[in-house]
Amino acid sequence: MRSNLLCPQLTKTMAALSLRNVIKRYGHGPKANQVIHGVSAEIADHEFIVIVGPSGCGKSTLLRMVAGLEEISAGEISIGKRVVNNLEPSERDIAMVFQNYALYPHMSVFKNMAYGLKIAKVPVPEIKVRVDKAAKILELGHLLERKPRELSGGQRQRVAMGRAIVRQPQVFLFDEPLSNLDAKLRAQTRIEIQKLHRELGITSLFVTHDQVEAMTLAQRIIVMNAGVMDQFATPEEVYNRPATTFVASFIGSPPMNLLQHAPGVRPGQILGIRPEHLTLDESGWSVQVESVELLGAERLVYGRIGDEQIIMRTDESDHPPVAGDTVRIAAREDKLHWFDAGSGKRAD
Ligand SMILES: Nc1ncnc2c1ncn2[C@@H]1O[C@H](COP(=O)(O)OP(=O)(O)OP(=O)(O)O)[C@@H](O)[C@H]1O
Repeated sequence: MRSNLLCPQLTKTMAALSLRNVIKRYGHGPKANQVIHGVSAEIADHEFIVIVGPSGCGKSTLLRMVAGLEEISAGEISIGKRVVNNLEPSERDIAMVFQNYALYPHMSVFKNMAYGLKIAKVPVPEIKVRVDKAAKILELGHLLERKPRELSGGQRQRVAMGRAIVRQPQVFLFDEPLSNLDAKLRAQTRIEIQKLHRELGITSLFVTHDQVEAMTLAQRIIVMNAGVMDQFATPEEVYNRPATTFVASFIGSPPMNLLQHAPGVRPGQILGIRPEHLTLDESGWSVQVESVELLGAERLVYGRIGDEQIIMRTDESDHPPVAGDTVRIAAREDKLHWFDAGSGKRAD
């Protein structure tokens, strides 16, 4: 195990997290609605995992089952060596950070961070040591006497994280903790969370619908699609070798082009090409340009090949295409992705 030189008081044995064929149904009998369809994932000790997917795909449900806030309909969840299916949230040795950080308004920052420990009857001197250490890591030391209303949104979110840290959990669970912050604060807090993970190394599960958050924070990403885990891989792998057309179109902005009728694509196949892997090329496909967006150094060219839309990202600035042009576009041969049109699964 990695030792922690910075804050020995905040570390202890951490844990791997294991999901085995986890299923969730809401309701019973014929009216039951299955929303998680057998998810299995082995998460190593110290790993930072992001669960990403669109609204309603089951991200929060999965996290809440790990936390013990939702019952598991079938399958098994272990934290460390313990199967936790039937343990109460308080017995699971996890700490959760939510989107709405729900601080106690009448308590100081110190008391907010100390509250859980006080309830757990941790001795007062130890509470002080733990809170001071957490405050130091989160740069909250000078704010300990303030009330939540005297803090910025980002500072409040850091207090919420502090409250989780002082508990010294085996696993951190984050449920969209950044979604109430503005873009700049989100970026800053992302960096703080990365720093926190480097310093404490606590196994973490982080839920978001934001692919940028997923790509920048995760050591590995779980991409959820309608209750199914479509891919569990590093950010590079998810981007460079998406396992399904869903992953291909969810990760990356603008999304990967998915073509079924372009020349060279056989029935039953889907050809995937990222917009940055298309170039103007006299030997390429003929594309009618519909609109062009200038992004600064680059342009996004929106066009059509027959009835299919195609997006190209280009830094061509001498003779950039304009709406109404017909241009020829080719893809980099080594950057093609092939999918099965029936299953949507990667086929190369
Ligand atoms: N208590 C419940 N009873 C019945 N169905 C539920 C319940 N909670 C969630 N669901 C359903 O389960 C599915 C997954 O919901 P969940 O909240 O996990 O999605 P999510 O990916 O976290 O979405 P979001 O990003 O919008 O929070 C949805 O179809 C939702 O309607």
